[in-house]
Amino acid sequence: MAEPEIEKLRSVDDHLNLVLDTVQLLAPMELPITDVNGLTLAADVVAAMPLPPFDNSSVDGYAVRLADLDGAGPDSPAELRVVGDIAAGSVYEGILEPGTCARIMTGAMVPHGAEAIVPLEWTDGGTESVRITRVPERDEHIRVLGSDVATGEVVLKAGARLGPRQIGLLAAIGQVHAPVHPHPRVVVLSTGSELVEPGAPLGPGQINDGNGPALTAAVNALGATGIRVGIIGDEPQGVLDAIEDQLIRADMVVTTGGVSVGAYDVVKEVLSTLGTVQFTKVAMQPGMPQGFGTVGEDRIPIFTLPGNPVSAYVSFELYIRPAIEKMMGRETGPRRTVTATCFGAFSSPNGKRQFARGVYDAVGHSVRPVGGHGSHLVGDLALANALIVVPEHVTEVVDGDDVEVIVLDGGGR
Ligand SMILES: Nc1nc2c(c(=O)[nH]1)N[C@H]1C(S)=C(S)[C@@H](COP(=O)(O)OP(=O)(O)OC[C@H]3O[C@@H](n4cnc5c(N)ncnc54)[C@H](O)[C@@H]3O)O[C@H]1N2
Ligand code: MOO
Repeated sequence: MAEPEIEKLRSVDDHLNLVLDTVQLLAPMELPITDVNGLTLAADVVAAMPLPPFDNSSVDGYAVRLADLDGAGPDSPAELRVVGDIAAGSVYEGILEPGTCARIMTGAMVPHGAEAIVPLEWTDGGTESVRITRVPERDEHIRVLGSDVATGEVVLKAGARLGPRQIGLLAAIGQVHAPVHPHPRVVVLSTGSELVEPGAPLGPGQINDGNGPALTAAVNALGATGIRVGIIGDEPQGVLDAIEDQLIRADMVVTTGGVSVGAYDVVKEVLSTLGTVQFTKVAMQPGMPQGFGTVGEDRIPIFTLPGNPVSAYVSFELYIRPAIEKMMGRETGPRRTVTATCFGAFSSPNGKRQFARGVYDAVGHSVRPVGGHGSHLVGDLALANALIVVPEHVTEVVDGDDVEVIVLDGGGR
């Protein structure tokens, strides 16, 4: 008997390429530095002031002139008159005269005439006069003006990812705003008349909307802004209106459900009329039915994901995550994998790339499959921390095989 013909499906790589060719880097804007965590800098930042902004002490001690300490040592301390007390934030007026010193605190401005700071530990701690038993080098314990950052220096380059350390630097140089590619606003809509808001009573045949909360969390975990609109039914005009209403505030729209071949697959029906959204079968499992294109005058990218929760989540990791990374100006591309030894056996469909759920052990470089193939298995999905990638031509994974694994949750892109 002849082999059944395998339906021609779009490859995972071709689908990702289409997505990445379509989505665009978001236009730069100036945002307050309190709102730029995780964002990408859109232009070089030049320091408008030096750091440190003035010579200051790195220790609690005494500001001294070196000539006064000639020959000082443990058995022959130098004795100096203490003429001032300089706290951080205060200034010593005048010049330090020969034979005198000033008590100085960490971060306080070094007085004119001082050439080094003697740490408290090298002295008897005197307040009227002080005995010093060790001589510092010139400039020792002085943090010199501009020695960290010079005025006019490029301190952060366009393309840098802003995190706590970079935001601290921006604040230190007095920058209130930063030019960044902003957070993509990703609107998440769940279609299906069987869906109920979690917590509300379930009628016969109804289920809780799991996809909306899951995908919104996935968007937020990337540093973009997830906007969960909630459940929209199965009525074509209602679905169309809901999508159009959201375009004003969306940089991307994500829907789940209604894209296979059923009589109520409304997303497919509605968006087919708008023209630019293609509905395809991608050679992957789960996540075969995929819709992608743009909607509205601003050509907002839209992903119409399959309703099955595992399919929707895996689709997010494979396509939406790289798309959001591109919009944010981050490095992007296919998900990276690591090689691991698979403890467990399972089958895989011929001609489709399978993304089996697994528990990855980074120390042992191994992975254990969890759950079965079913795209509804959210209990097992929640236990997983990795996707085991089984190539299209492989139909069996046997115990001890080396497999490629996408590490989820902070495993990098
Ligand atoms: N005759 C065929 N039937 C199906 C095919 C096919 O090729 N021929 N493909 C199957 C595959 S694969 C998938 S994946 C699903 C995709 O279906 P839809 O995207 O049309 O999604 P729905 O039918 O609306 O729902 C599927 C499934 O998921 C549940 N669901 C939907 N939304 C949610 C949500 N927000 N939270 C939790 N669960 C949700 C829904 O109740 C269904 O059980 O089609 C197969 N069928
Ligand atoms: O391709 Mo579907 O996403 O397996 O359930």
